[in-house]
Amino acid sequence: MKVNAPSAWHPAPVCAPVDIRWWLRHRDSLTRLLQAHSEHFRVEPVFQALAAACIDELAIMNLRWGVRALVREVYLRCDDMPVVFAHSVVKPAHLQGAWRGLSRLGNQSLGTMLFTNPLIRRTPFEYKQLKPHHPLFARACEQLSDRPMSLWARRSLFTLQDQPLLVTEVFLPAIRQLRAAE
Ligand SMILES: C=C(O[C@@H]1C=C(C(=O)O)C=C[C@H]1O)C(=O)O
Repeated sequence: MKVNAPSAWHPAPVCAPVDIRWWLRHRDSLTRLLQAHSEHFRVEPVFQALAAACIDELAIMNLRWGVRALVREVYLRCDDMPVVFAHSVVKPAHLQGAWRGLSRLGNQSLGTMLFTNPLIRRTPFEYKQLKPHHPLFARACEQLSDRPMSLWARRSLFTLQDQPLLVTEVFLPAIRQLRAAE
């Protein structure tokens, strides 16, 4: 019997609450979906620099331990509530290649790059319920007044000219308020 390693990501958001699962499984642009469920949407960049990727990102990105990558982290805010913490990883060399537009993004959504280029391919989502020991948990909670017990996250690999960009989206508790009235 195959036993998943504790750091495994899973092909389905098993056990995710139904209202969070609705967001986790949406394959089109998350930016567009959030814009459709709020009056005011904005991207708040909080980090963009060379940094170590998370240990559970090394294999999927074919990175060696200790080799730094370009990490971009943003909060997606709807009506000023932080609803998603997004963490993207790309190899520095690819910033001069397929992902050269990433350096100039600023507070534009990465989604505007990813969903307007038909040459970009996306792998199926992987899902994980992040617990406090996961490095992205603390970073995602930095702007939360109340720290939850866990957070649901998904990730997928975008590829352009065979150059990968790993995008992880951590869904924050306030996202539940966006569809509460539906
Ligand atoms: C991939 C998308 O872009 C969103 C915006 C991001 C950013 O600006 O860094 C990162 C991930 C996404 O939450 C999307 O809109 O679906």
